[in-house]
Amino acid sequence: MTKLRIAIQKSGRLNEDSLEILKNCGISIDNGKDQLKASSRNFPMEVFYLRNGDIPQYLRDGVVDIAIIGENVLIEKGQGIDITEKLGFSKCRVSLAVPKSMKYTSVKDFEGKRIATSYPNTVIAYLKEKGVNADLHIINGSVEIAPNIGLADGICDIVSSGSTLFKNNLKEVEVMLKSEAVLAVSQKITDERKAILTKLQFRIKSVLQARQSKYVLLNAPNNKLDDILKLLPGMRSPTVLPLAEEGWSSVHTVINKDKFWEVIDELKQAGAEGILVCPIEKMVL
Ligand SMILES: Nc1ncnc2c1ncn2[C@@H]1O[C@H](COP(=O)(O)OP(=O)(O)OP(=O)(O)O)[C@@H](O)[C@H]1O
Ligand SMILES: O=P(O)(O)OC[C@H]1O[C@H](OP(=O)(O)OP(=O)(O)O)[C@H](O)[C@@H]1O
Ligand SMILES: [Mg+2]
Repeated sequence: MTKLRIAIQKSGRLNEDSLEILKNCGISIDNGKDQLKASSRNFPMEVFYLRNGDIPQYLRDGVVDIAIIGENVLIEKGQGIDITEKLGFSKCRVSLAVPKSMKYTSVKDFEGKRIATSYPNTVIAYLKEKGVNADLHIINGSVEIAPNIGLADGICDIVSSGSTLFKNNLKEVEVMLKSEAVLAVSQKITDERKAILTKLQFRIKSVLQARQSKYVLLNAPNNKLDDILKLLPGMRSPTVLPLAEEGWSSVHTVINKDKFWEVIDELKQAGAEGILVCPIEKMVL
């Protein structure tokens, strides 16, 4: 039987969320500890556990068909690999940073300076576009320490909360790109495997939509229904059902999880009571 071959990070920041999204898609993986390859019991899929940094090469070679990987890694070394879906987790940026004490005015301040980084191609492309020449010092980890030990004048690395920069007395001065986990596809994927990928994409979309949304139920006095309904954008339109108590209705709708907090006070003021907010498992539009 033909199987779709997916690469996910063996261990690290993407591993857990990658397995979780497959699980939410209803894909069960027989996962022995320390296995480098596993199969799904209920979906035509084989999972390869690989280093994040090695995945672009595997995709290019067509050794795997798809992968869950940080967009930043694809930008660094993923030429000729397509992105089909942004997955909404592992959000970060790739930035240039300098010691807090340095007076910084523009990217031109990097002219002739030494920059430590694990993302040389990204830095070179960015500085070239800005017409700046700098020396790169390529290291694989603990990049933020480089200026403190005299190895570099500045760095380029991943920033999320900014606490690693803060702890190392650095300040972020240029955001070069924003990244999140994505579903990447090899250009060598066969039509047969593409058909399996289409099924997976459908499931992933349903899971991501559901993660963005909440199911809201509330009670409303009938004479306030119009005002309350105006506050609620539904998938099509809210469902309104009569309550056992005369003069009251139950309103059901789906709402963006972030929008909900914006309207909750207005809903209460408009007369809504007994508001329930429930997670949605899958959402097919
Ligand atoms: N602090 C962070 N916050 C959010 N996302 C991050 C953060 N650090 C890294 N990421 C994202 O997670 C991905 C994996 O990071 P991680 O540090 O686990 O792996 P790695 O050491 O770069 O790769 P490898 O698997 O090759 O060892 C990064 O490529 C990036 O997209
Ligand atoms: O802005 P922050 O929230 O502090 O996150 C940024 C840090 O996170 C990543 O390192 P990670 O913890 O993955 O360690 P690693 O260098 O061993 O990969 C990245 O390389 C930064 O050092
Ligand atoms: Mg890391």
